[in-house]
Formats: sequence, C-alpha cells, structure tokens
Amino acid sequence: MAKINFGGVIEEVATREEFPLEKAREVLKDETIAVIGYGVQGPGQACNLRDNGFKVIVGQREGKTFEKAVADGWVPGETLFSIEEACERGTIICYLLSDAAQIAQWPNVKKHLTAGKALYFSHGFGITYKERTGIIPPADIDVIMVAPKGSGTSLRTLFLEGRGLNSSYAVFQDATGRAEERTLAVGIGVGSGYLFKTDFKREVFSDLTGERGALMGAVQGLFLAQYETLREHGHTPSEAFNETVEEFTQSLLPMVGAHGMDWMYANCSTTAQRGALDWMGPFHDAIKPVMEKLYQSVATGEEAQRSIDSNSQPDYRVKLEAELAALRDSEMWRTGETVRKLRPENN
Ligand SMILES: NC(=O)C1=CN([C@@H]2O[C@H](COP(=O)(O)OP(=O)(O)OC[C@H]3O[C@@H](n4cnc5c(N)ncnc54)[C@H](O)[C@@H]3O)[C@@H](O)[C@H]2O)C=CC1
Ligand SMILES: CC(=O)[C@](C)(O)C(=O)O
Ligand SMILES: [Mg+2]
Ligand SMILES: [Mg+2]
Repeated sequence: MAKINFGGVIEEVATREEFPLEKAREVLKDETIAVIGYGVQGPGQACNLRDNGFKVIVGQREGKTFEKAVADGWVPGETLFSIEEACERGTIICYLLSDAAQIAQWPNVKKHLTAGKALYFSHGFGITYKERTGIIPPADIDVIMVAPKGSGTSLRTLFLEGRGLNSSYAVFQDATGRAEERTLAVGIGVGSGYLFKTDFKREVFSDLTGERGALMGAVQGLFLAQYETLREHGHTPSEAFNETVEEFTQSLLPMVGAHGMDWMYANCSTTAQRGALDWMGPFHDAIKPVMEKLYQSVATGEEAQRSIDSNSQPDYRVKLEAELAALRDSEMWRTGETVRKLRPENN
C-alpha cells in the first residue's frame, strides 16, 4: 500500500501500479459479480466491470429500469435476472439499490448470502446505521465497500473518456481472509484510479455531510442568498445569475479544480483578490456553526432516519419530482436555462 502525504498527513492509498487490472482479473477469475440495482451507480459499475473483462450479471426488478439494462446489452436469462436470482448466482453481491430499498430487499438478499460470498456496498449507510436499517450480515461472509467519489454517471463517462474517478474503500468483515484483495480488485474493476482507505462509519459521515453541505445543499443556499440579494437591489435576472452561477461554473470553478483556490484567485483582478481575501473569513464564520449542526445531525443518525422515512414511502418519487420541479421552476434556475442556451458554443 502506498503511503501518500496529504497536506502533511500520511495516508494509505491503493494504486493501479501495485494493483493493475491484470491482477484484479486474476483475483476475481472464479467469481461472478452480481450488480443488484440499475439506478445510477448500478449501470456505471456494471458496464465498467463488463468492459474491463470481469464476469458480471445484473439483478433488477421488472419495469422501466429493467428495460434500460436490456438497452445497455444485458441479456435476460443470461446476464440479467431478478434480484433474487442474481443474488443466488453471484459470489460478490454488489448491493446498489437505493439505501432505503436495501432495507426493503434485505430479507430476499440475505437468504442467498452463503458462506464465503462477499456483500459489497458503495456507501457505509446500511451497515453503520444497522439499528435503523436492520442490515446485519451473516458472520461467514466478507462485507466490503468501494464508494466512488462522484455520480455513477460520471464514473461511466470518465471511464469511456479513458479517465477515471477515485473511490474510498473499506473492509467491515473479513471472513475469507481475501476480503481486502476482493475489495481492491472490484474497486479497480469499476474504474477507480486510486482507492483511499477508510471505514464504513467515516465514509458515511463524510459523505452525508458533503452532499448536504458544500457539494449540494450549501451550494444552492449560497447561490440563492446572493441571487436574491442582487435581485432585491434592482439587478436583472441575467446579471444576478451571471455573477452568481454562470461565471462560477464556466470560468472560475474549473480553475479551482485544475490548480487550486489560490491559482483561481491569482487569475482574477487584484480588486477581486483583495475583496475575496477580506470576505472569506466572515463567510466562513457564518457558515461554520451550520456545518457543525449538520455534522451532529449525521452523527446522531437523524439524517439517516429522515432519509429512510421519506425514501421508503411508496410515493417518494412523485414527491421528489415535485421538489425538483420547484427548484427548476424558480426564477434563478429558469434564468439559468436561458443563460445556458446563450453560451457561444450553443449557437
Ligand atoms: N447516485 C450515485 O451516483 C451514488 C450512489 N452511491 C450509493 O450507491 C448505492 C446505490 O445508489 P443509486 O445508484 O443512487 O440508487 P438509485 O436510487 O438510483 O436506485 C437503484 C435501484 O434501486 C431499485 N429500487 C428502488 N426501490 C426498490 C425496491 N423497493 N425494491 C427493489 N428495487 C428497488 C431501482 O429500481 C434502481 O434500480 C447507494 O448506497 C448510494 O448511497 C454512492 C456514490 C454515488
Ligand atoms: C454522488 C455522490 O457521491 C453523492 C452525492 O454522495 C450521492 O449521490 O449520494
Ligand atoms: Mg458521495
Ligand atoms: Mg452520498
């Protein structure tokens, strides 16, 4: 395992150099990987594994998503089965149903988890919050995780572009003595570049905080607060949107991604640099207490419970669609739709 220095802290990282694809194929040569669920992560991981030459089958309930799997080349009765049949045939069961559906399907999956199989997750949720999920695996199987740090959609598109997404990984239970090599082999197979070592609890605490915070929840809150302020002071929608979202996503954020915050600052005016350096402190101080409150809500299991309760409702999709539609129909994002059309490359 490579030891890599992250800003002064040494961490263990598995790399493609020490764990090349050929080694992954050798480790898994006698295994059938059953990808259960074909939502967002399912297709990304299953198709990448298939293209990388592993023996993969998919387990998916009937319906629209089953048809999507057929369209992607999975063949009913050969490589595409019901959830239960795939669990029976597989030796590594990749449990990629939504976290709420994992609870509902657990009795059907559990009965096929015979000695020596591996139960694989892409999130620490089901295991960490086991009092709430009831997901308690038998003692004679491996319980492992590879959590790609990004959407399953990007996992696939980056793979097809010859790039990749990094993942974190963990072993919760090693019954066979092979749990770690199985984990790393599947992790390389799904298209990870590097694999950062963690445990189930740290993965789920950081992931739930990240998506509720900077990655998704906080960013919308930040955008909207600024957009509203500009609008309340008489700025037009296009001006408010351009100075809040468009310039950020199109010009400045890619620079942060490529070379860091200081580099983005350095490529802006000295006027902007002065103001940003002065105002980053007050923004940090205003947000920090909200972040701490969020982390506590994750740590106590409140966030998990809320997600389980709302996503277990039979009509959760309908309600979710309504909330997403409200976001889409807000003035800020309707303006965004128009602004996107006006990008020079779209003309
Ligand atoms: N969406 C993403 O890109 C990421 C997801 N993850 C994790 O990966 C796992 C899978 O997440 P997603 O791909 O987002 O799942 P998803 O929400 O897209 O759902 C996946 C599948 O669950 C099935 N399903 C839903 N309810 C069901 C039920 N009651 N019975 C049977 N099947 C049912 C759907 O048919 C679908 O195939 C989760 O643990 C999630 O936290 C991790 C990283 C990113
Ligand atoms: C894409 C990802 O990793 C998230 C935001 O944590 C998720 O979809 O759960
Ligand atoms: Mg995540
Ligand atoms: Mg997540």
